[in-house]
Amino acid sequence: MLHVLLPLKDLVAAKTRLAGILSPSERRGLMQAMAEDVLAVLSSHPAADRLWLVSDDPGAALLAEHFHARHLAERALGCSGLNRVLAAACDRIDAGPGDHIMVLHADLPWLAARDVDAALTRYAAAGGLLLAPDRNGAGTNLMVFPAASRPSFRFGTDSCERHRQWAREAGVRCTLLQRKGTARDIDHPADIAQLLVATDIGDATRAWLDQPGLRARLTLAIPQAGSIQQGPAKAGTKGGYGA
Ligand SMILES: Nc1nc2c(ncn2[C@@H]2O[C@H](COP(=O)(O)OP(=O)(O)OP(=O)(O)O)[C@@H](O)[C@H]2O)c(=O)[nH]1
Ligand SMILES: O=C(O)[C@H](O)COP(=O)(O)O
Repeated sequence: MLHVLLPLKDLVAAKTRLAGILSPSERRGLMQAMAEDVLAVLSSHPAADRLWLVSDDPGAALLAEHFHARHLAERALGCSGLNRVLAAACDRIDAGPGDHIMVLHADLPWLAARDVDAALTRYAAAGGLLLAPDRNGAGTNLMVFPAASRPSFRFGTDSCERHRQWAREAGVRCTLLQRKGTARDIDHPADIAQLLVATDIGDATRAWLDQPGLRARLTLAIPQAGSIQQGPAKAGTKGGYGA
């Protein structure tokens, strides 16, 4: 059985690195839209046997219900910080020894069923720990592992290398998956510039972008918009992810 864990920060605190170009309610709306798109892909994917939304957001229970996911409240786990919360969630979901766990982020508006297929095919062939890095190869946007061999979560700065380091230390084979759908997360204004010209993103994120006046305002506000920056996004300040 495959358990899929989607952590979602309280939406009022989401996407702080976009605070220079988006109002608090816009950031909330964007994060909610991206989460809906990722949940839509997962909830209709035949391999995702059990979908878990791990979140303390006040709307999380309803969101989970809408997408036939189970809701795991962070406060019920007795810890905080993404790394500790994910570890506690993995313990809480009652995965069997032969089960597998996928953890992925909710800010992946390009994610499609074929990306999930690719991740699972690669994982089925290689076993161990599968990691899908972000576009810079620095962050980890998706991971798959056996429930019986849970990695030490090291989200935060350079998490991809730190997850690889865990695998080396544990003697676990580690495979990297590079795909647009898993690599393109939304953290910085330059990522929004790519979103503005995208034709292949999820419906909810596209609807969010299509709010009256928003595209025009963002095109003016983001230096890269108009001359699309395909390269790495600038580094920014990340929140606390816990140990
Ligand atoms: N449940 C839970 N999810 C988290 C937490 N921190 C981050 N996440 C989720 O993990 C994923 C990756 O987080 P980030 O890309 O850093 O998103 P963010 O924290 O909204 O962005 P910034 O505020 O700009 O750092 C997203 O799905 C977040 O909602 C946390 O403490 N608890
Ligand atoms: O690897 C990480 O720490 C997560 O992917 C979050 O990174 P990000 O905030 O840069 O997306």
